Amino acid sequence: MAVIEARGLAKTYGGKPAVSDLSFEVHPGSVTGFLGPNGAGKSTTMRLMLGLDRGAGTTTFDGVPFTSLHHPMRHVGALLEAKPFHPTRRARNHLRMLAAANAIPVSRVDEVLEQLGLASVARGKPRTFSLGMGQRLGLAAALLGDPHTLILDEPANGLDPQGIQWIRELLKSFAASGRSVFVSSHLLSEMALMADELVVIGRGRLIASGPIGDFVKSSRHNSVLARSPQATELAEALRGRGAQVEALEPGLLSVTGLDAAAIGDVAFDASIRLHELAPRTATLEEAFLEATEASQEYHAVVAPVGDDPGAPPPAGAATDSSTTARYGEDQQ
Ligand SMILES: Nc1ncnc2c1ncn2[C@@H]1O[C@H](COP(=O)(O)OP(=O)(O)OP(=O)(O)O)[C@@H](O)[C@H]1O
Repeated sequence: MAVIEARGLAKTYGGKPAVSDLSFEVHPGSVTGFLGPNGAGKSTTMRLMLGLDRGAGTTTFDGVPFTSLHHPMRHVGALLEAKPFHPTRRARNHLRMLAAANAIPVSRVDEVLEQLGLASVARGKPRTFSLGMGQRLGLAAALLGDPHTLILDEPANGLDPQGIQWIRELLKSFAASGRSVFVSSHLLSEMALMADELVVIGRGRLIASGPIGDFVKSSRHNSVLARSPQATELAEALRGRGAQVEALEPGLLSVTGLDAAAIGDVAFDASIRLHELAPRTATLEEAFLEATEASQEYHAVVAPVGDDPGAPPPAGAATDSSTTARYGEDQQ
């Protein structure tokens, strides 16, 4: 049962750190989501874990580095880039070659082709494949050795909604059988549905790791809506107990820093009538945006819709008349 231990991973490109002193663990029986803004260092980390990039630090799979594993595909299945195959080698032959190199029975090739919905194009050449079909072939290769660990970089990239749902169920059942999944994705709603644990990075450094529930609970977007005909008095009493209170509309408060039970008690003690108490849990997206706010490398600047198309663009904005987003490095 593979515990992945990454210790002190680091990599610089041209003197600029891409990953810095990054350590985390991935536990069997769980899907661990790997999150970070664009350029945070997720792909670099995954390559370092598999010894595909030179850098500092170690990663072990049940105590063994990937490069020391005998027949690695039978231990760790990886999908790190879209279309990791020769464009003209037929899909089935590509998998047969990988199977032979890793002492995997050839019967497994047809099994994974079937499992990934690629049986009908087994004799097709990958250069004719769509992005999603290429991604399925990459996943077929990752699953070929029936490994106990999966490391997947954006596996849902290019998949249609059925494909995305399918991969979610696949990864959940893979983990439920006691195996380990480490998966990056920008699809936070998907991540919220499938991940048990998270590793969150920004600018190559660890921001948070642990159960997804704890990460979401730590967000300041967790709040309680309190409706009262005595909202002003209630707000004052709650502030006196250290809560942050925002008046959303007459008679309706958004409260953070106290849970619903505590708010009810404060109201009771002050003889304030309450008409409604509704806890609101932060979304993973809210918690993620909050946690990575300070470590976003690329910011999009979006001009408001309806801007005068003839007006000069704001300083630093894209000049292409059809494009309103700019990706630029900030100066932090
Ligand atoms: N081959 C390379 N040469 C130079 N710089 C690189 C190279 N690969 C990555 N980088 C830089 O390292 C940093 C981390 O990149 P990486 O691709 O690991 O981030 P990421 O989190 O996977 O991003 P994304 O979410 O956009 O895929 C970025 O600043 C990137 O520009």
